[in-house]
Amino acid sequence: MDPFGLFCTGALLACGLYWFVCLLGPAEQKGKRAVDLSGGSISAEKVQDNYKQYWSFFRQPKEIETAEKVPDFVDTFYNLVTDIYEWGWGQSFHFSPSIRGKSHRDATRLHEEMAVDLIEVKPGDRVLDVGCGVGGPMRAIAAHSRANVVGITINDYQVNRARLHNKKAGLDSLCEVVCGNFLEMPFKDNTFDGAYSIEATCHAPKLEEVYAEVFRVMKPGSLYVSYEWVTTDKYRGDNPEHVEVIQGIERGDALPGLRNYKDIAEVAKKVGFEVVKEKDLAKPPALPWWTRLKMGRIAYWRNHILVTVLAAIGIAPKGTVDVHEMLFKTADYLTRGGDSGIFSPMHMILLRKPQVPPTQS
Ligand SMILES: C=C(CC[C@@H](C)[C@H]1CC[C@H]2C3=CC[C@H]4[C@H](C)[C@@H](O)CC[C@]4(C)[C@H]3CC[C@]12C)C(C)C
Ligand SMILES: C[S@@+](CC[C@H](N)C(=O)[O-])C[C@H]1O[C@@H](n2cnc3c(N)ncnc32)[C@H](O)[C@@H]1O
Repeated sequence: MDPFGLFCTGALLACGLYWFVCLLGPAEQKGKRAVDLSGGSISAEKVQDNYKQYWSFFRQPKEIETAEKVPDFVDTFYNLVTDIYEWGWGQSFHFSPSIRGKSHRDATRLHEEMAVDLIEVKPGDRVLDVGCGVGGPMRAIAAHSRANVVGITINDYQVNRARLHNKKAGLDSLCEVVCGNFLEMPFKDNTFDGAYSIEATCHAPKLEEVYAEVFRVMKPGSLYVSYEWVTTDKYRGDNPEHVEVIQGIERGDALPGLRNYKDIAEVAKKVGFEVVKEKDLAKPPALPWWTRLKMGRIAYWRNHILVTVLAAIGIAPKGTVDVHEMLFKTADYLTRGGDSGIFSPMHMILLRKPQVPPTQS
């Protein structure tokens, strides 16, 4: 080949590589790039060991039953997955029903705005985001309602990401992020004008513990809405395929055990809430929430090649390939859960803390 041909081929290959590694794939315009994937607060050389540690929890179900260990295990999980989530999904770590003619981004935002509309907060009110991730919902909700949102997450890497995003979005005066356990929140009693949780309380080993904490910090008369991960009325515990799908979802999403939809209102009433409304937002006429997962399959393969190459040349931590593979499999279990209708990630419950506490009998 003559020197000019060689130069052109080389330039083309370099551009192709740059496009594949740096530009391809980010879910949001200013999202994570593949070359920035890390193990959150875990140092690169410890990612693989932490992944093995995470996985070994599921080989010892008794460990999962030890409720005190769950927040640490969830924290490890989010160190491992946060960058991959941001890179491949965006800043909102949840699902939403598809909406004809709207992008995933718009459908996600509308699902978040619905939460804050349900709790009827006013501009300037103080609202709690229980399990806030990197703050995608928090920013949409603050911008929509002009309320002050305080988010809490167990994972300090997410706290830093969320604060960075809040600043970039110019919403840091409305959004505050705290690192802490939602089972023992560092907030005073009766101080929030409303609260919401989006696909987060499923990580609590006992739902009553997190609901009781939310109840404690809310002002009397205020509202709390939660989008819960549940098994539906179609789930049969004696059907091996159902059990396989639900266990697959639990393992790939750091869940100490999925609850049935019937248990949610019972627990809420037990801690003192009044149930205002309850509805599975995944049920028709809503369009499937899992089509986005299905549509992404080709991109997951491309991502897998990319992660494998980046780990092999030492840019991404070694364990990233295992974590990515786990998510790949999880996407399939979630899709099967959606297709069969045995699982919903958006069982909505709207609760009120009574003005007068119920009398003890
Ligand atoms: C509420 C929770 C998280 C829900 C979702 C945000 C995530 C559940 C499964 C995740 C993903 C699966 C496949 C990944 C893919 C292989 C990769 O290439 C790009 C990222 C994924 C699409 C990733 C993105 C986030 C999820 C959809 C739980 C934890 C309670
Ligand atoms: C699936 S993410 C959802 C995040 C956010 N609600 C969103 O939709 O983008 C679940 C969140 O719950 C948080 N979480 C789980 N267990 C927690 C605990 N015990 N205390 C505080 N946060 C917790 C995780 O750190 C994570 O931020």
